[in-house]
Amino acid sequence: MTPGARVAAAIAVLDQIRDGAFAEQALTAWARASRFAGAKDRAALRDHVFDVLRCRRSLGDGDGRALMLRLLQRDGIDLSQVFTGLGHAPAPPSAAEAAALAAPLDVSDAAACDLPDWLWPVWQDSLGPAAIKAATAQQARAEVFLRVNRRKTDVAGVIAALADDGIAVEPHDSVDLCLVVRDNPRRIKLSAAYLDGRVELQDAASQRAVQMVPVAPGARVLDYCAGGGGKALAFADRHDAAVFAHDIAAARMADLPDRAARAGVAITRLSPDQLDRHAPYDVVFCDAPCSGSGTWRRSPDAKWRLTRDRLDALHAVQDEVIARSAALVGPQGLLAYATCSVLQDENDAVVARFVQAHPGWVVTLRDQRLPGPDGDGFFLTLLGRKTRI
Ligand SMILES: C[S@@+](CC[C@H](N)C(=O)[O-])C[C@H]1O[C@@H](n2cnc3c(N)ncnc32)[C@H](O)[C@@H]1O
Repeated sequence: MTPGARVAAAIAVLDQIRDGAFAEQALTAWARASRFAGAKDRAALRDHVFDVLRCRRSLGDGDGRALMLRLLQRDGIDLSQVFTGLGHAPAPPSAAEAAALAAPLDVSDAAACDLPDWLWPVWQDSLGPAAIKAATAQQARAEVFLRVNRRKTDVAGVIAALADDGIAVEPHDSVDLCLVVRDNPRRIKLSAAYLDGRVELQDAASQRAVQMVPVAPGARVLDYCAGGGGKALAFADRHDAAVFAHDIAAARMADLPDRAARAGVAITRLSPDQLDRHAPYDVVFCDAPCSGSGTWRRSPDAKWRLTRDRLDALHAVQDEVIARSAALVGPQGLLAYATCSVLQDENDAVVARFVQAHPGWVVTLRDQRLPGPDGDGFFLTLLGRKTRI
């Protein structure tokens, strides 16, 4: 596909998203209907769509065509080379579009930070002086990070193996066994090191959070909201522990046996009715469902879909999962409450309500990371029973 044809496809997909389609679904549907497109075309389309979604408001928030015109103009691309009207390329800008592109956009703080108006005061209350920095960090693409599986390799060995597959990586500045991918991230899933479980894709903030949880040899660790099982895998790679994974939506853990086999670790999946039978656990990691507000660089669609009602509904689920997780922790055990959100309502407020309702528990550690070059936004609190301390 020509650059113009890729932009035309992005315009069509963005219009579907504007009409209510989910970004991932619209991209998948486009790929299914466009068998002529190769991997590079699909990747370029995805980049266009996600680049727009991260900055939808600050680009003027119009239809797909207006947004793509603004995006390419912002990125210094010569519009006359792309909007040619030739072949499958979009038509050249009309006089009205050219005038609109020449006029500066009048944007509020919320729009400049690419957040919905209702969220901006909530965001400021949560982040204070870091509000603008954290919001604007999410206007750019996220780095790709790998976790080195110490059961199978070491950092130097895997850097060399990845280089053989044309993938350049560097050790993360502050997270042990974490690599930052500098070149060719799309080759990772085809690389020998990934396919034989020497590395796993995982954001640096998630890796850091797992590393902050003390786990004694032989401990029993439950990943209570396991999803795909990324945290469970990280615990199992790192510790000689019995690791269990549970998720209310069991289908989300469907790939976990294959991932565990690739990593060379054992993880026991538990259905809700098996949780109590295996209790108590020495560590329960509760990676609660949340707005994902620390990860909106990777899923910018979610930023625009979040509503006040949805956020309120999440608080109720968060209250429930932290309480249920705590009930599964043994007398000397640890509860870890985590979210990939930067909003206080989903983090400190949930923990404060929990501690107030369960005065036997006390916070022993609190860590909040903001999105940036070192990783996504992430919140972690460790709690123990007062009788333990
Ligand atoms: C933030 S995601 C987990 C991400 C996962 N830990 C990872 O590292 O990839 C939250 C998960 O909580 C699950 N969940 C939602 N409500 C739950 C509940 N009441 N009990 C257990 N899991 C729940 C969701 O299905 C979702 O997979």
